[in-house]
Amino acid sequence: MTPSTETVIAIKGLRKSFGDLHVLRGVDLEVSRGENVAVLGRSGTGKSVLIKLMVGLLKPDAGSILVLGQDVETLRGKELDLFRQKVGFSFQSSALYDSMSIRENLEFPLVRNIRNLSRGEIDKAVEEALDDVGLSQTINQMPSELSGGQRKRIGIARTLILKPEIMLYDEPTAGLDPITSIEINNLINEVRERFGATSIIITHDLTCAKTTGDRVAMLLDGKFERVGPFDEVFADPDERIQQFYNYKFVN
Ligand SMILES: Nc1ncnc2c1ncn2[C@@H]1O[C@H](COP(=O)(O)OP(=O)(O)OP(=O)(O)O)[C@@H](O)[C@H]1O
Repeated sequence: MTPSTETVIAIKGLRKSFGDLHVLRGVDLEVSRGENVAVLGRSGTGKSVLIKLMVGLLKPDAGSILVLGQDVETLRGKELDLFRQKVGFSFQSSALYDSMSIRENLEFPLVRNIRNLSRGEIDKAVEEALDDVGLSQTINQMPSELSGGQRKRIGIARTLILKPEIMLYDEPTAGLDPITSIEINNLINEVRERFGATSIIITHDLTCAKTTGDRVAMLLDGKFERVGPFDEVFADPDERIQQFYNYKFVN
């Protein structure tokens, strides 16, 4: 799918500090509808802080974040709830409830966010979401019975069930073997193809960034210093970029 020219995420001059720790120091980024942008940066550079700012879990010190035309900072109550249905957040840990079956885990966001759904509608949505990630057979299992890769897929299904326009993936391949990582990367691309979703993929994994990102945005010293196609960004001789690249293959 070719991304459209409609801007669905517009971040300008975004700053966030915690005391003396200046994490984001003027972040700018525009993302088009249907585009996948992979955000790369070393540990502690502020990638998760950026996602939390985008969904209103943290407040910026300065700058603006427009998502789907809405100023995230001003959203409250019902407006914020509706906004969070349109912007799905897939956590690093998959965040499944261990005491609930896969079916119950998937029902949870539906029942919490959308009132008055019939039993039949809930069942259909759960079955569809599981089918979307190729795990229909796990419906009655418990999270502890699934592999790490399967749990990640269920985490993605649980986000997809609300049919979000924007997907935010936090380290989708963390802790997975290379083959399972490729399956998750493919799933991220399928989500875009099938639902036209716009995605931000936070990752340390260069293969993930290269496979899923139409563009990569490299967070360096609190700013997106380089944003563009993977090969262009990594062709840059800047030592900080080359160190990141080499570091990945040494380890
Ligand atoms: N609520 C908070 N209060 C104080 N400091 C925070 C808070 N949230 C994040 N930080 C600090 O901000 C910095 C950036 O954190 P963040 O979690 O965004 O890093 P990251 O780039 O996602 O790292 P990783 O790749 O390791 O997950 C860290 O030094 C962290 O300790």
